[in-house]
Amino acid sequence: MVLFERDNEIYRDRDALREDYQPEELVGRDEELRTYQAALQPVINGEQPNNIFLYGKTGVGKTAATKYLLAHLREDAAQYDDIDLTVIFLNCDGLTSSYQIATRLVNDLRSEANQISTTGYPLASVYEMLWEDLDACGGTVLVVLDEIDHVNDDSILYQLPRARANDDLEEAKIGLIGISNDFSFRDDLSPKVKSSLCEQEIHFPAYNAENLRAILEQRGEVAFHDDVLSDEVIPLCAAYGAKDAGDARQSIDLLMKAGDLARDEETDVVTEEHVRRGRRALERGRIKEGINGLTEHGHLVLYALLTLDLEGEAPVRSRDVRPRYTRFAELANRDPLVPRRMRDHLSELAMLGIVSVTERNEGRRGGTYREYALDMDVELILSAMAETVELVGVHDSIAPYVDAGADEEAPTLQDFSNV
Ligand SMILES: Nc1ncnc2c1ncn2[C@@H]1O[C@H](COP(=O)(O)OP(=O)(O)OP(=O)(O)O)[C@@H](O)[C@H]1O
Repeated sequence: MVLFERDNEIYRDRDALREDYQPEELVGRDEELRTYQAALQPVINGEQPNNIFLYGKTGVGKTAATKYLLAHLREDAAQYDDIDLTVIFLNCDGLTSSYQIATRLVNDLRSEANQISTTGYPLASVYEMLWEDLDACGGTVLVVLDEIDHVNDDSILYQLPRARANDDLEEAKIGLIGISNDFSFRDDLSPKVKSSLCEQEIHFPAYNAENLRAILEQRGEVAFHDDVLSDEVIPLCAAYGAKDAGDARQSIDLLMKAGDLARDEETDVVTEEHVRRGRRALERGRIKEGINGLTEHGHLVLYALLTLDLEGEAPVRSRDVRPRYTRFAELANRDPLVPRRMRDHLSELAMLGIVSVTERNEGRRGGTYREYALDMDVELILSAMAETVELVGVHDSIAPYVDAGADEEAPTLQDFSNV
C-alpha cells in the first residue's frame, strides 16, 4: 500500500518560500543597496573598510541585503590579485558577551586542530589571540555581527573597529558590520562605540504594500506553478503585510500558509479565501506562542480573567480580577503578586493582543480606569494553558471546554463561592 505520494500540483519549489532561501535579486531596496554598496567600495579599492551599522525592524531585508552584497563583493574581489578578502558572518543570538564573540571569532579563524576553549581565559588574552589570528589571516577581514543587540557589553564593539588605530593589528584591515532590529540598542550605545561602529549607518525602513507585492511576485514565480495563484492572492498578502509591520518574512509565511492550505485541500488554485484562513491560522500560532512565553503569574492572571469573562463579568476592572487571581495563585501554591504587578500582567496580555482594554471615565470628579476583557477564543487560550489548569484545577466555567477524557486526574473546582 502506498502511504506517501508526491504531490506537486501547487508548488514548483516550496523551499523558495523558506527563511533560508537566498533570492538571486533583491527587489524594492534599490536606494539602501546603493548606499550599502558605496559603503563597501573601499574593500575593492584595497582601502581600510568602513564600519557599517544596519538597523531597521524585523524582516525588512537587512540580512538578505548583507548576504547578497557580500556574495557579490567576494566574487568581484576575486579578480584583483592584490585583494585578499575574508568574510566572517556571526549571528549573535545565543552569544551574549564580548568574550563569547571573541572566542567564536578566534575559532572561526583557526583550523579544527587549534580551537580554543570557550571558557577560562582572561578577556585580554582572547583579544591577544584574536589580533594574532587576524594578522596571520591578513588582507581585508569583514566581520558581520547579525543581531548585535544580543551582546550585553560593548567591549568588542569598541575593540574591533579600533584595533588598527590602537596598533593591535599590523597586517589585517578589519571592517565591522553590525546589524540590529532593536532601535534602543543604537540609541543606548556609548558615544565612543557609536562613533567607531556607526561610521556608516544605513536604515532599512519597513516595506510598503507595493514593495511587498514585488517581493512576493518574485518568490511566487519560483515557488508556485504557473496559474496556480489567483489574481488577488499576492495583493492581499502584501496588503496584510503592509498593515501589520511591513515585514517581508511575515508576508512570505502567509503566502506559504495559503499555498499549504490549498495543497492540503487538494485543489489546484490558491484563492483569497486560503489567504484569509492562513492569516487566521498564523495569528493563532503567534498568540499561542505569546501565551507559552508568559510567566506562571501571567498564566494565573489570564486564567482568572478567562473564567470571569465566561461568567459574563467582563469587561472587568483589575481590582475585580484580583480576588479570583489571588485564589487561583493560592490553589497553585504560589504567593500572589501585589496589585500593581498583577496589573502589569494584564497590560502585557493586552500588548500581546490576547486581552482588550477599554479606558473608562468615572465622571467629572473621578479619574480614569481601565477595564479588561478577553479578545481571543477560549479553546485557543486553554490549549496553551494546560499546565496552569492542572495546577489550579478546572473551574466550572471552563468545564464544557475541557475534553472530559483528556485528563481524568485533573481536579474539578466546585466551590468557587468565595471568589
Ligand atoms: N527586498 C527583498 N527581496 C526579496 N526577498 C526579501 C527582501 N527583503 C527581505 N526578503 C526576504 O524576507 C525574509 C526576511 O528578510 P531578512 O532576514 O533579510 O530580514 P531582517 O531585516 O534581517 O530581519 P531580522 O531583523 O528579523 O533578522 C528573508 O526570507 C528574505 O529573503
